[in-house]
Amino acid sequence: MLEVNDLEVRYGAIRAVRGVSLKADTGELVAILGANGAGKSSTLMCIAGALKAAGGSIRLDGQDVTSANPEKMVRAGVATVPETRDVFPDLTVTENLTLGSYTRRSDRAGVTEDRERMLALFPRLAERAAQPAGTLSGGEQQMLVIARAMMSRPKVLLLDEPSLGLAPVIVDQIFEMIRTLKQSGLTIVLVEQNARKALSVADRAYVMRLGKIAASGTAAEIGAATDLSALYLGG
Ligand SMILES: Nc1ncnc2c1ncn2[C@@H]1O[C@H](COP(=O)(O)OP(=O)(O)OP(=O)(O)O)[C@@H](O)[C@H]1O
Repeated sequence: MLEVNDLEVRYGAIRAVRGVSLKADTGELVAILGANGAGKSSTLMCIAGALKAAGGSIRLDGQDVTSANPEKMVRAGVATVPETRDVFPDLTVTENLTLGSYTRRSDRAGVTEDRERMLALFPRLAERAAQPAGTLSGGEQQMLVIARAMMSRPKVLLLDEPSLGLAPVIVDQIFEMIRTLKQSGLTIVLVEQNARKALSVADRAYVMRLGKIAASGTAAEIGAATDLSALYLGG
């Protein structure tokens, strides 16, 4: 479904991503793990079309999408949840969800149906449907941005650090949500510093270090072979 080959991302002279290759098959949940500054977000944002690749290629369903902009990527079926977790604070939960479907303006019935499906799937959001999104808790806002990304009917969902800054019990709820979405056959690429949590839902994982893939394997292999605490410390 998604194939990244020899990807390079640069910020001026800084080579943040150095020849990264990875793939995600249909319905797979692939985690990208690594310490602060390893290049995880840069890799993800480049796949999303928000950063220009300085080299390498990105293919979606066999099509080359290396130089596609973010809107084209959404239309091609790739939805992204950046770590900034931005909701439209003055708009309600329902209105925020509707805005996630901007690429499907002519499909009003489909949009309503999907919105209802998201609210049915995630009751916590349904209970707050008429509430301004700015008044939701951090965890609820994270749920909302993930549900909003689903409103474009993606084939691939890119998630950047969904657990960031959330209490452990809330992180559990977010991962439960990710598990639910995976069950629908969605392909997911999950960037996480919380390696243990990510490996609990992932099929496969890549470990990044200094802009490169340092290890890859099934979630079980990576969990067994990697010193997960070192990932947090920059090892
Ligand atoms: N806008 C930018 N300008 C210059 N350098 C940047 C920029 N964004 C990231 N970098 C650098 O690129 C490298 C990779 O950063 P990136 O954010 O991709 O890592 P990360 O693994 O996602 O880390 P984190 O978990 O802290 O987000 C780091 O050295 C970082 O300082």
